Amino acid sequence: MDQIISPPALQVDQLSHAYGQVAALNSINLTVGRGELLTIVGPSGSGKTSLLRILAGFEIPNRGGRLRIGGVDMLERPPNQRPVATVFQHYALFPHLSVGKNVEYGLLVRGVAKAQRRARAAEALEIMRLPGREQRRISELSGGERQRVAFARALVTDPEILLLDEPMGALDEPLRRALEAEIRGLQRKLGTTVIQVTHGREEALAMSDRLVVLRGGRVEQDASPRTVFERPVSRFVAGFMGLTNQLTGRIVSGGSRHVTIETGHGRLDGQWSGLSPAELGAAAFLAVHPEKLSLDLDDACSNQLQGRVVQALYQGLGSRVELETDFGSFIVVSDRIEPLTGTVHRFGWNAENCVIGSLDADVNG
Ligand SMILES: Nc1ncnc2c1ncn2[C@@H]1O[C@H](COP(=O)(O)OP(=O)(O)OP(=O)(O)O)[C@@H](O)[C@H]1O
Repeated sequence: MDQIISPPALQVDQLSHAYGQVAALNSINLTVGRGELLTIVGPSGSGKTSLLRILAGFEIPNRGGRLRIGGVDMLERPPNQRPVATVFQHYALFPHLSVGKNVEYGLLVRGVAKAQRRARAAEALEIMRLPGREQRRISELSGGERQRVAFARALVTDPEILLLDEPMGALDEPLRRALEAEIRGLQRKLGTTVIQVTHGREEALAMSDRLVVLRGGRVEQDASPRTVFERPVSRFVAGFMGLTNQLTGRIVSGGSRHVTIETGHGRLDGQWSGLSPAELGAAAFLAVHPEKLSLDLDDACSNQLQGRVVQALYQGLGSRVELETDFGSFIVVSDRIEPLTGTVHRFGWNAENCVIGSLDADVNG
């Protein structure tokens, strides 16, 4: 018997969009498997919201491209005829309607009969742990409860893809954490495909099956959270993932894992992040996270630099120390007592804790 292969939840091909002269998306290619949780990250203006709005049908791409959900072309369809539901940061609930009416809304516009609307809304509220709240006014709910209503309203239409636009952005930290874990659990249980936009790096790393890093309307990296964090394709992605201490050099000992660069102020080692082996003589960047640096440490660190303290700030669990070096400014997060401004210190890190990548990969830069 022939094997039937079902199409992916989402296929985006060569999608481009501009607002007047401003190019927002540039030839985006993206495939999302069924049941996957994909997170789109990128700096402000990189095109995250535009992409989400195009998927939902609120924006029509005007520079070409193709968009299929479950193998079906979607670009001709208005938002309410697409099998997607969106949860926004600011809930987008109707304040004058009751909780029940808000949740039923997506079914109402799809022409579902009243009795069925009621039953499905009750079920969705149950899933979101708000049972029996149908008669409450939106104004009588807390922020966290409002966001649960927004999720219930999205889930009630049984969407093939749930689009989340910074859905936790307006909630405080503990509530956000709790709701994130709950949404992740729910997504796994229901098998819903989720595409979310977030500014929270930790949230993106913890929640996602895959990360897409956008830069200037292009996909800069599309990989698992671990790969994006540990093997960023470019200096930009490394910086975006928090590996903000960076310097450049030339590869003097190559390979596919352990690499050494010559910096002009000595040699430094790291883990190669490129897909193809490092080439001798090629220009490369080295990037390391502030948490991976140690101040005034033993000689065990394979990479060591010296710097003068510019600023040291107490941060509770440790201090954030800025040092001026031959390579520019470095930030060290240290659990030691803050050093005095102007004093000179050695600091270091192990090769396993830093990445070295090709400068040629800075394609969009
Ligand atoms: N309605 C609009 N009219 C004109 N330009 C727009 C409009 N919406 C977005 N843009 C521009 O398109 C580009 C992409 O914007 P978009 O909102 O998609 O980015 P984003 O990554 O979601 O940013 P943020 O993180 O700040 O929300 C930016 O240059 C932005 O200024």
